[in-house]
Formats: sequence, structure tokens, C-alpha cells
Amino acid sequence: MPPPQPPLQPASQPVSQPQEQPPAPLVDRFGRVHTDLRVSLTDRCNLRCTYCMPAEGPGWLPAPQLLTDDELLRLLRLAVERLGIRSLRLTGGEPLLRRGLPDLVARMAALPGRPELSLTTNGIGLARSAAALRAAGLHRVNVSLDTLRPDVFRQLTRRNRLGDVLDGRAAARAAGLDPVKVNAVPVRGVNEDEIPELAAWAARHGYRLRFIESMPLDAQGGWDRAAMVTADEILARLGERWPLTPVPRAGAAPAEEWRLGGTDAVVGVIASVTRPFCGGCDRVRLTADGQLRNCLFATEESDLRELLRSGADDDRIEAAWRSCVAAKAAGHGIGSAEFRRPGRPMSAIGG
Ligand SMILES: Nc1nc2c(ncn2[C@@H]2O[C@H](COP(=O)(O)OP(=O)(O)OP(=O)(O)O)[C@@H](O)[C@H]2O)c(=O)[nH]1
Ligand SMILES: C[S@@+](CC[C@H](N)C(=O)[O-])C[C@H]1O[C@@H](n2cnc3c(N)ncnc32)[C@H](O)[C@@H]1O
Ligand code: SF4
Ligand code: SF4
Repeated sequence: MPPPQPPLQPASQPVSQPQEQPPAPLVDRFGRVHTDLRVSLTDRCNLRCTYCMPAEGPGWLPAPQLLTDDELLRLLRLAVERLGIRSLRLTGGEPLLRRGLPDLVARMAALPGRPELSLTTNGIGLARSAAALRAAGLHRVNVSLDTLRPDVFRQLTRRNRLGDVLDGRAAARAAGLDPVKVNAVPVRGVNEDEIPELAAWAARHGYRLRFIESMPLDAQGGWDRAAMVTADEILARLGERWPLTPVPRAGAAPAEEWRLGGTDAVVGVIASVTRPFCGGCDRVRLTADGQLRNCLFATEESDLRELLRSGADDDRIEAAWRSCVAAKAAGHGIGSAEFRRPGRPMSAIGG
């Protein structure tokens, strides 16, 4: 007797095929394709950098409003499967404060297409967690460090933790996270004179240092353009010590880079204010409370948490995501008459 045959599919019901087509690009009305998602894991922090936060507070997001790990993973899966996102940057606040971070990273590493995973951190706690994060699948870290002088560190961050930051950065290297980049914000009259010293230190240790122009995103609203240390000033200080050779920009990266003459070192400047790089922007942002932002300076957000919690299916969430990105402005407009600061500070967006 022949073996029993499986029932035939009715003609009207298509047989489901594995999806082989790449997802349609996540594109805005200027044709910019978005492949990089910056994910804020918390708005809380254990430092109080003066260019980011006031001495007290700011008020934190209430816990019930934060995306759970499962909610976040659902959005990330959708982003890589349906929207063409290829890299995820974890940020905050201080992302190392997110409970269970290595497990969360391992779940991200297991997403289809194995997105590139990076983390931006102040480095506190990295000495303890770098090896576990690497083992979970994290590729690389950017560690913020504005000064090598303990008294200046205390003045800038309002905390006495320089040793922890230096230990964390060394542990990242030892764990095999590569490259280790260092972010420094020069502040007028505080650490601006340390620019060449920081560059020499980074060159000695093989870190990729980037100096950042401060942006009008501090929680206390104290940013003053006239007080900002500009890219030209940073380059002038570096130029007094080394001949600078421009390095071709890597894709849509925010940093412009220069090689320091006579060394192997490359130093970058992220000049959002005086040399904006919005024309090549490929970034979209998700806040810890599930709001999608099409720009660091966006004044409107798309509430994906509400969609998730009201039972929306993936098609609806995808459509909301695409229309948020489609509406993105050409640039941040800092300095124009129309410029308005976003309602959220940097620490609640993720930088
Ligand atoms: N204006 C603006 N600034 C950005 C953007 N992306 C990152 N930055 C700023 O660049 C600085 C460094 O950010 P990181 O989190 O280290 O990220 P990154 O420089 O894009 O990281 P890499 O991929 O390692 O180059 C922070 O001050 C960010 O706010 C962006 O899209 N627009
Ligand atoms: C918001 S922090 C979040 C991650 C982590 N807490 C840290 O400091 O690396 C991300 C980056 O934004 C930078 N940043 C914070 N406030 C800034 C501002 N007002 N202008 C420019 N960059 C800023 C920080 O120096 C850091 O490199
Ligand atoms: S820059 Fe980073 S470390 Fe400093 S206060 Fe802001 S979130 Fe915290
Ligand atoms: S300011 Fe907005 S448009 Fe410009 S690079 Fe940053 S996120 Fe992109």
C-alpha cells in the first residue's frame, strides 16, 4: 500500500516561501537610506557631565514607561528583518546601568543578519562587564573621556570616578573589543588646553580619539554657541603640535578624521554645529521609552510603545516606522531662525 500523502494546499492559499528579497530601504524624502539604529537603553546615569545634565536630576522616565527586553527585541527584529537596519548602537543615559545587559546583547547578536553591535558608554562598570559583553556578541565600544586630570574630571562630571573610567577602557581593549574609540567634549576654560595631551595619550595607547563640538541638548538648557569649542579651534590646537593629513570620511560617519604627522594615530572631530554632516545621515533613534526619532534634533516622535502595547501587528509598526523616517527634515537647522531645541535632552535621546 502506498504511504499516505499530505493533504494538498487549496489553490487559493499560496504556499509560504522563505523571504529572500532584501527589505525595501528605510528611506526619507531626500533619498537618504537609514541602516543604523541608535538604541537608548536607559535615561539614567551615574555621572553628571556639565554639558549634558544639571547637578541634580533631571527627572528619570518612570519604569513602567520603559520598553521591556521582549518589547525592545520585537522592534529590533522588525528593524533588521523588514527595514534593512544593519547596525545597532546601544547608548543612554548610561547603557551599562541596564539590568541584564549581556543577555540583552546576546539576544541582539542572535537576530537575523547578525547586526553590527556597538556601545557608547562612560566606562564606569566596563571593567566588570567588558568580557561578558564581548562573549555575548558586542563588537566594539566608544568610551567617553574628556580629561586625564582627576580634578578636571571631577569638575566636568561632578563625580570622582576617573580611575573607574580608565580601568573600563583598558578592560574593553583586553576583552578584544576593537576598535576602542574615545569621545571627548572640550569645554571652554576647563579642558580645552588638554586637547594635544589627550591626542598624544590616545596615540600612545592606540585609541581612536574624537573631539566633539558641544550641542544644544543639555538638560538644563545652558548651551551657549559662543562658549562652544569649535572644530577650527580643536584643529588649530592639534596643528600646533602635528602636521594634520585628512583621512577620507568613512561613509556617513559623524567624525571627520586626520592623521597626526609622524605617528600612526588618527584623531577625529565631530563638528555637528560648524560642519554639519546631515546630508549623508543614515541614523534613526529609539528611546528607552519606545519613541522613534528620525533625527537627534527632531521635535516630534512616533510612539512605537503605544502601538506595541495596543496589540498592533508588524505591518502597522513597520508603516509607522517608515512614515516617521519619511518625514525627516533635511538637517538640524542649528543657527537658523526656525531652530527649536527638542523636548528631550541628550541623555534621554542617546546622542
Ligand atoms: N548631530 C549628530 N550627532 C551625532 C549623530 N550620531 C552621533 N552623533 C554624536 O557623535 C558623538 C559620538 O557619538 P557615538 O555614540 O560615539 O557614535 P558615533 O560617533 O556615530 O560612532 P561610530 O560609529 O563609532 O563613529 C555624540 O556626541 C553623538 O551625539 C548624528 O546623527 N547627528
Ligand atoms: C549622551 S552620552 C550617552 C552614553 C554615555 N553615557 C557616554 O557618556 O558615553 C553619548 C555621547 O554624547 C556626548 N554628549 C553628551 N552631551 C553632549 C552635548 N551637549 N553635546 C555633544 N555631545 C554630547 C557624550 O560625550 C557621549 O560621548
Ligand atoms: S554624557 Fe553620558 S556620562 Fe555624561 S552625564 Fe550624559 S549620559 Fe551621563
Ligand atoms: S542632526 Fe539629524 S539629520 Fe543631522 S546627522 Fe544628526 S540625526 Fe542626522
